[in-house]
Amino acid sequence: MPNAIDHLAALTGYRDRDLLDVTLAHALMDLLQPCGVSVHKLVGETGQQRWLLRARLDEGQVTAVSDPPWVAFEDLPAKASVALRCECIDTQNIVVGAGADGRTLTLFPMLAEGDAIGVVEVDSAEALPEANQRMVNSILRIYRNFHGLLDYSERDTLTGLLNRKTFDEAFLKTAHAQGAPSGEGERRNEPVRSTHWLGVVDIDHFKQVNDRFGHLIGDEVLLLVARILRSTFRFQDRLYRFGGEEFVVLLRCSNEADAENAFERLRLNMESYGFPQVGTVTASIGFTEVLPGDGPSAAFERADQAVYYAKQHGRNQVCGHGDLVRRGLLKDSTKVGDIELF
Ligand SMILES: Nc1nc2c(ncn2[C@@H]2O[C@H](COP(=O)(O)OP(=O)(O)OP(=O)(O)O)[C@@H](O)[C@H]2O)c(=O)[nH]1
Repeated sequence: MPNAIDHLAALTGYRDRDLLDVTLAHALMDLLQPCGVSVHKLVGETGQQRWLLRARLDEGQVTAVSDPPWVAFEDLPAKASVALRCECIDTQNIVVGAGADGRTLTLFPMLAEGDAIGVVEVDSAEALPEANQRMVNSILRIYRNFHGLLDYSERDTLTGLLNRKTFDEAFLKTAHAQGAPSGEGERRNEPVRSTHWLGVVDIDHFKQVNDRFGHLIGDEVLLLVARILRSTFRFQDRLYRFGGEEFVVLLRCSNEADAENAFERLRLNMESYGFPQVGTVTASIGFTEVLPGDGPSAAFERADQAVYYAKQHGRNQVCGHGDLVRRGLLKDSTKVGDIELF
């Protein structure tokens, strides 16, 4: 069946997760010739999850549609509001239900390491024959294996956050997207220039944690900090562990005050968390705006200078590079167009 093999080759040919979901939708459209295929992923913390549309293709449509990267979390449908998807994901089984205009919806769970992370919905005039259901399940198994390989190469093994290797590419995509309308502007029909912000988060006196409590407890602190990062920021924000006790956040928000508030929220969440055995652990945070044409190393360097300033002035605080420059406390080292790598 060369057609299926071609699709599998296409599916495993990309390292970009967005393209992977779009390719999956195209493959199923071609192989099953249904009225439509859509790929939905669950986003958000357990208990508050919502559905994000990753790719939808309808009959005769060439380009897949998806929710935009800046969609507001609250605007997405809540998990429980889509009963068939909920049943599919909770039972981790194929679910067949009634679609629009007498058509049939067949839902397949997308699994990753034993968890259901999303649902593929096939909208067809007739019920899908069993052979086709088996074929979809086989393709989803390959998708899952490939996803696992991507995770293995792109994620930090201790915390599950993205690793440093993937940062440059994501950063350049982000800097390129500067100026796209933000979600808030879109809702009010008045585009607001969106900005991205890069924050460097460095745990304070982490060496003392290791020295006093041992490396295993040190590792547990790193894991819990990663969890606090995930619960503090939005699902679209990108979270990295750069190694050691240094974390990096790439977030999208409309102005400096909002970025500062987000990082301050992180600082407070850390300060108020009771780390088992260790007690209180704090972090020093530096952040900077991602400028159009910015390079990853230049932006990182600015945020790192702000962290250094925070460390030198008492730790457990958030410092913005722009603010420090305006107040004459740091020299303006803005280097637009720097494309050198770390
Ligand atoms: N447990 C654990 N420790 C790590 C890991 N990676 C780096 N470290 C430790 O992190 C510590 C970093 O120490 P320093 O760079 O001196 O920084 P610090 O003690 O946090 O001091 P300040 O940053 O100045 O507040 C070192 O003791 C490293 O051994 C890891 O994966 N697990």
